[in-house]
Amino acid sequence: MKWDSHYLQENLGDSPCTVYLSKTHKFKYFDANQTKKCDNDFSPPTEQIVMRFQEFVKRLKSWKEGDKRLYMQEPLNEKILKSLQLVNDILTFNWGWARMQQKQNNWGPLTTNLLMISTQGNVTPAHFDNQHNLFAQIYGYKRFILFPPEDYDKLYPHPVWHPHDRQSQVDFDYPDYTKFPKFHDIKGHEALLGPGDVLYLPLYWWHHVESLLQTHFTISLNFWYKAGPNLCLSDSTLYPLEGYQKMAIMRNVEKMLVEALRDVNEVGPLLRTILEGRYN
Ligand SMILES: O=C(O)CCC(=O)C(=O)O
Ligand SMILES: [Fe+2]
Repeated sequence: MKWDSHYLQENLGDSPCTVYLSKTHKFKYFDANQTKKCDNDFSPPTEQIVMRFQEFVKRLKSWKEGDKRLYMQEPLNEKILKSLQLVNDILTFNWGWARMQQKQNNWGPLTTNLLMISTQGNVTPAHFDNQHNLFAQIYGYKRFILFPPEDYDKLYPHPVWHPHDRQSQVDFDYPDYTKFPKFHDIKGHEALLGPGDVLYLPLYWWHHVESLLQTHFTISLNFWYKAGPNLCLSDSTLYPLEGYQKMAIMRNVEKMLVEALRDVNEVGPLLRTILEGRYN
């Protein structure tokens, strides 16, 4: 809880960190490696820059409404951790508790983490991740709206080959109900996180996240764990399958078609041929 901006500035100092800039309050994630598949049809919604941490904190402190919004997102690993003090802090985390959760709930190994520092009012639009997440709030407040994997059809994710893979196509501020009629039926779970709170976000659970306005900026740190063995179907799999398992199947079918057809424009027509007059 002592990780305020001053303490982090002292301890992360001149380490380089990744900062996203946005002209709107939305920071919709995209995979830069996937943009070529879109026939130049894709314009990145945010700009990614690298700056020294102390430079970022300076910009954060002088940020005001109307400026480009800032969102620093950088894994805390040996590349950026040069201060013994921060390493010691990390060693004092309640790893025993985290390991117990990992074991009891059959998660795979801890893969990475992300330190997030966001100007107030920033929004990470609805998406899901491929890993389990222990999300710790350190400073300021965040509002999560959560939806289970079963709401896949109501949230209309972009195709798997798209730079916005795993993100909902629905703009929560101005939903297009003609294109996305099932969004009418959606109901989320709300979670308000303050300093000291940890939220468990199961893999494939949808989340929309807002940094609230109580503080000028917010600080969070998450921990991602790989899926456990129950994501693979085996002799011991229990039926009927659960929502997240069906989601994995759908994603794999889609990925296989993209790979086999080598043309993303052929995926839709082929799926329609399988379906129309046969399964619908
Ligand atoms: O806090 C945010 O803005 C996004 C967090 C998120 O999507 C995650 O931890 O998976
Ligand atoms: Fe996420």
